[in-house]
Amino acid sequence: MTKIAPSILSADFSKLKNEIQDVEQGGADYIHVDVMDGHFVPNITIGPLIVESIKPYTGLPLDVHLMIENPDKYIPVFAEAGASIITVHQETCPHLHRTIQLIKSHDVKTGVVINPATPAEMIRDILQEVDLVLLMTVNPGFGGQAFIPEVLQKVKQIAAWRENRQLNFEIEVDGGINQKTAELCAEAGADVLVAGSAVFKQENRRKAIEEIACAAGKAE
Ligand SMILES: O=C(CO)[C@@H](O)[C@H](O)COP(=O)(O)O
Repeated sequence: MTKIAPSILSADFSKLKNEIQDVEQGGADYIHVDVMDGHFVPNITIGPLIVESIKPYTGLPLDVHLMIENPDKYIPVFAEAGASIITVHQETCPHLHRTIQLIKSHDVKTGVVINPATPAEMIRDILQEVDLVLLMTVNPGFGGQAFIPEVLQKVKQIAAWRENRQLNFEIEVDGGINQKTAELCAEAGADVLVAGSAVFKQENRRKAIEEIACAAGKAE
């Protein structure tokens, strides 16, 4: 069953607690938290204080995506704040293996992510160490962008490596996910779909989540 991870970047921040509880009751599997620093990506968003303040109000795993330079410096505070999964960009980690070990040392699940233009080969040799591989289907920085279909080939490639090497990380995709692209991603091998606008910009979040999950289910 494909999991749905609503991205709170598209939520109404003036009532974030209610927004999170709404998607939890609507059937979400993870709460996706986009952390941006204004350097690695051209936007500034959420810090550990927000993670800490939402943690008591949801039973769902907090899936924290660090779009920041020098992630090693901030992994301990995000772990302490309540992150369940911490995902770092290969592009920001010159010593990726060491960074993944740092996340593990905080008893948090580990994720690695690549941008649309980064080849899958860049993370091939770290796959045995991670719980989640995130493939960006837009250039990170903003919600509401158009899906980049060329990434589907990478989803297939990573899924094939996972099968050949008998690994069991989850494959997550993020950016421009809607009913149409959800089906394509699930077909290619994605297990977790991050959706911002397609969930939070809809009045009925349960219906939005069900429709995306149902579209993905057609491919299963
Ligand atoms: O990380 C990001 C953007 O950098 C995403 O998580 C977006 O928040 C997804 O938004 P939609 O494309 O689904 O509106």
